[in-house]
Amino acid sequence: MSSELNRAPTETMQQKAQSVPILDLSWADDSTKRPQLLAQLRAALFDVGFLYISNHGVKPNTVSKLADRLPSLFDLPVEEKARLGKLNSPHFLGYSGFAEETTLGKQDQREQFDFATELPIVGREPGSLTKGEHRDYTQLYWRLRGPNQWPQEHLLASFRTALTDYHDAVAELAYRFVHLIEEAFEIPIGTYDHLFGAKPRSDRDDEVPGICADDVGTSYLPPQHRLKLLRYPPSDNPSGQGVGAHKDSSGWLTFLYQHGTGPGLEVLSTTGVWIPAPPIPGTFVVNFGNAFEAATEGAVKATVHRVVSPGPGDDVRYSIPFFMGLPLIMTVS
Ligand SMILES: O=C(O)CCC(=O)C(=O)O
Ligand SMILES: [Fe+2]
Repeated sequence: MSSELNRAPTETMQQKAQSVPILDLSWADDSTKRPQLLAQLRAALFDVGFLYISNHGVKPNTVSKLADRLPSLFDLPVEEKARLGKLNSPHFLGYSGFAEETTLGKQDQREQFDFATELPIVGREPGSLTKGEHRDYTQLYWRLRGPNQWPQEHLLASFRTALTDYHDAVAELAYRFVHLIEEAFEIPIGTYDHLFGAKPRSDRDDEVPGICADDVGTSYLPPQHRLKLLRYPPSDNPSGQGVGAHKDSSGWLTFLYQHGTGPGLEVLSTTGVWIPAPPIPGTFVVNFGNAFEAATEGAVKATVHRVVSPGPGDDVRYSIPFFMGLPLIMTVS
């Protein structure tokens, strides 16, 4: 696959921002190509804020085992979907019905299941803090951590295994990709590891100034990554809002898998033009959340994007964004 979409050397910065580049991650393993990959990554980070990655190491079978189950997942009986309703979960995990969510005051024409890293509950009721405990687990945000609501195995065989394998494979890709970003930024590889459950930097010899451990001086809890499984049905309205223009607010980086061939995803360029980012087989789309923009002091933008609904007669669109989580107690400062 070509490393970048038609980029001639004479193009201006403005023209560059009109296309979403494709980066071939297998170049990371080739010492002659690695510098070029890092240069492409820097340009993608700073000029566009969106990119495709190919040869990313997630096995096609891991993706298809989950993606092929999406139609059956959304075809579960209404009673099962109601049982899995997000309102039943203090962790905001589970099913939300068609057009139950809004962006920019308009209904999003999509149906979704929210899943996350399977975790035990840590949140506590107010007033139940145990003496000597390091963290205040009565803070409301701790409620986000908890177990998923899984469809019953006899209604959707092997779904839990498929989702767990997909989660683990994309999480591993995400950690590798962050290392590549660190290299592109020319900061020590592993600078951000402590955010993802590795040893705090302050325990290491190669301490990086400005990066600290968490509030209690120990490592953060293992992260919670969140995934959405999305279904966008065809709409009679040619510019139907699948999901309205937004930046990804939760998470550090987003890895988006687009199933099928239909277009829909659009990215707002620096010049205010909507650029299509259609599915490309074998790729993920990568973009950056608000936290990443804050951490880079705005050098890397959390780029605005949206999904236009499929038109009448088009196929249903399915997609799976994976939002790489950050420690809940992290603050902008
Ligand atoms: O479905 C898509 O392709 C994108 C979804 C998205 O941007 C989101 O849920 O944040
Ligand atoms: Fe998004």
